[in-house]
Parts: sequence; C-alpha cells; structure tokens
Amino acid sequence: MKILVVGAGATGGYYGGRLAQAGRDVTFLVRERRAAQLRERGLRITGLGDDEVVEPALVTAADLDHTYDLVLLTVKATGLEAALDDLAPAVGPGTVALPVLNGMAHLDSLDARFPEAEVLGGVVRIVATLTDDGDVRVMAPLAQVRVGPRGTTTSPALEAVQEALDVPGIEVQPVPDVLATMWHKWVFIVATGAVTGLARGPVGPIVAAPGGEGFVRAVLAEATAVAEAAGYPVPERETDASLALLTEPGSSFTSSLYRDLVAGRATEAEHLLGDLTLRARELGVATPLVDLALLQMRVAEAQRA
Ligand SMILES: NC(=O)C1=CN([C@@H]2O[C@H](COP(=O)(O)OP(=O)(O)OC[C@H]3O[C@@H](n4cnc5c(N)ncnc54)[C@H](OP(=O)(O)O)[C@@H]3O)[C@@H](O)[C@H]2O)C=CC1
Ligand SMILES: CC(C)(CO)C(=O)C(=O)O
Repeated sequence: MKILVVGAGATGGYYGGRLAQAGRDVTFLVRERRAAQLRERGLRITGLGDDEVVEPALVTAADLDHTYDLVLLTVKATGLEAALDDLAPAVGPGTVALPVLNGMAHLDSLDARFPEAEVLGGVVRIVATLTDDGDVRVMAPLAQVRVGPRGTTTSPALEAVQEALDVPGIEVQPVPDVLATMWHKWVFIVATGAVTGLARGPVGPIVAAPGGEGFVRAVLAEATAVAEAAGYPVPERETDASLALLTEPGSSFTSSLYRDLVAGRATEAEHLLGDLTLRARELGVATPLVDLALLQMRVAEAQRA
C-alpha cells in the first residue's frame, strides 16, 4: 500500500515516522522549508527514551506525480484548504483518505474536493508537539488511531488501512461509529480550548481559583449539549474522564488552542469552536461561554493579522 502522509508535524511526523520505521511504503508531502529541515536533521522522534531518527522519503507538491492508496492528512485546520490543493494529484479513484484533524468540518471539505476517494473518519490520541528544531516531541506514551467508515459499520478499505497502520508504536482501533468518536473528542477539545483560552492558563490555577471548577463544568456542559442535540450524546464515563482531567488540582494541562493563542500563532478556533457554535445555533442550543471564548480568539486573530 502506497501511503502519503500530508504534513510532517507532530502527528504526521510521529505516525508517519512509525510507519517508515516498520518498512511501510511511506512518503511525506512537505513544503520546501520542512523538506530542507528533514533532509538536514532527519525526522527525529524524541521524548520516549532514546531519540530516534528516520530518514523519510519526501515529496513536495510540485513533484507529486502519481496517486496513492492511502492519504493520511495531518495538517492543522488553518492549512487545510491549501493542503487539499497541494495533495490533489495524489488522489484518484481507489484512494482512501484518513484525516487526523480534531473537529468535523474537514470531512465535508474532503468529500467535496475528492468525491472519487473514500474518506474515513479518524481520531488520533497522542500528545505531541514539534520543537523549534523541527523534532517531534512526544509527551505521553500513547499513540492511538481510531478509524472507521462513516455511515456504515465496515468497508474493505477499513481492513486494509487497519493492516497498514498496525505497526509497533501505533495502536489501531477500528470503531463502529466513528462519527460519534469524532464528536466526543471534539467536545473535549472545544471544552479544553474554551476553558484554558478564556481563563488564560493551565487547569491547575483555573480550578484553584474561586468559581474555577464551576466554570469548567459549565463550559463542558455547553459543548456536551451540542453533541447531544446533534445525535451524538457523550457517554457519562467520557464526561467524567474529561472532568477529571479538566479539574485536576495542580495540573499543568493546557490545550493546543491555548498554546497557539498565547504564542501568537494561527489557531484552529474557527474549525473547532466556530463550527461547534454554528451547529449549536442551528440546533437551538445556547453556548454563551464557548461563544465568548471564540470571540476572544477572533479578536486575537484580527490583531495578529
Ligand atoms: N499534536 C497533538 O498531540 C494532536 C493533534 N491533533 C490534531 O491533529 C491535527 C494536526 O496537528 P499537529 O500535527 O499537532 O500540527 P503541526 O502544526 O505540528 O503539524 C502540521 C504540519 O502540517 C504541515 N503542513 C501544513 N500545510 C501543508 C501543506 N500544504 N503541505 C505539506 N505540509 C503542510 C506543516 O508544515 P509547515 O512547516 O510547512 O507549515 C506542519 O508541519 C490538528 O487538527 C490537531 O488538532 C490531534 C490529536 C493530538
Ligand atoms: C489535548 C490533545 C493533546 C489530546 O490528544 C489534543 O488533541 C490537542 O491539544 O489538540
């Protein structure tokens, strides 16, 4: 199976790196600056003991001249549309696309752009970041992919993808209702983004402040209510797990949205919070705290421009 990993950032670098280490036929679609960095340093995976270095096969958009069997889409939502333009020559009938982005709206973008492809749903669980040197730093010993076809319970593509991704360092889990899995992760990501973005800090200081825990609960309840109204009620055990994480005393946990916001980088606010509030309006669900978090992020974005 010919695999194209679009982006060699935190998620793409980790998952693509593991696939390359296992001898899978993997190529990374990268832009010039990243290609130069990877040629010079190799793809380094750090944070899990000894650093590992992979010499990846690279291609840039200008040299993309054939289709692939599997496209693993690992860009952030901020780069989605440009990435779809760039990867278009890699997609043909028979191509399976597996996006790992948080949120949901990218599924519609992929469907609209590549009607000839099968777009699977996917959720990755990993905590990783790209360092200033371009290395993938993994911050927790966990790297899952939950994958499934949308609308049906199985498909021939799923089995092939599962087999291709089943390598050391990746735990692949086919799920029967991947849209629900995606919604539930989305609720969590929106809640962490809104909580840490609005309160401007990690979980520990937020819950230590008077009213902090109530605020966390209220934000999570808003996002959960949208999922429920959309037909994807969040199981109680998942809400409990999210609450445990978001109310842990002393925790340094933040969201990537918050980290991008305070670093003055483009954020996935529209894709994550914006899309959720849009759906909330359509469903008649009020989300005042998430709205406020989004407003704040939009103002920051306008000032960044
Ligand atoms: N990091 C994590 O732990 C997790 C992240 N996620 C989600 O996964 C998605 C990806 O996040 P993450 O990997 O952290 O993001 P990163 O910013 O680390 O990586 C994205 C990479 O995509 C590259 N890229 C962007 N546009 C293109 C393009 N047109 N062609 C080629 N490469 C491109 C960027 O490269 P360049 O240098 O050229 O800009 C960058 O290296 C997000 O939606 C995030 O929310 C989900 C779970 C965990
Ligand atoms: C919270 C985390 C790391 C969970 O996987 C994540 O997906 C994000 O911050 O975007």
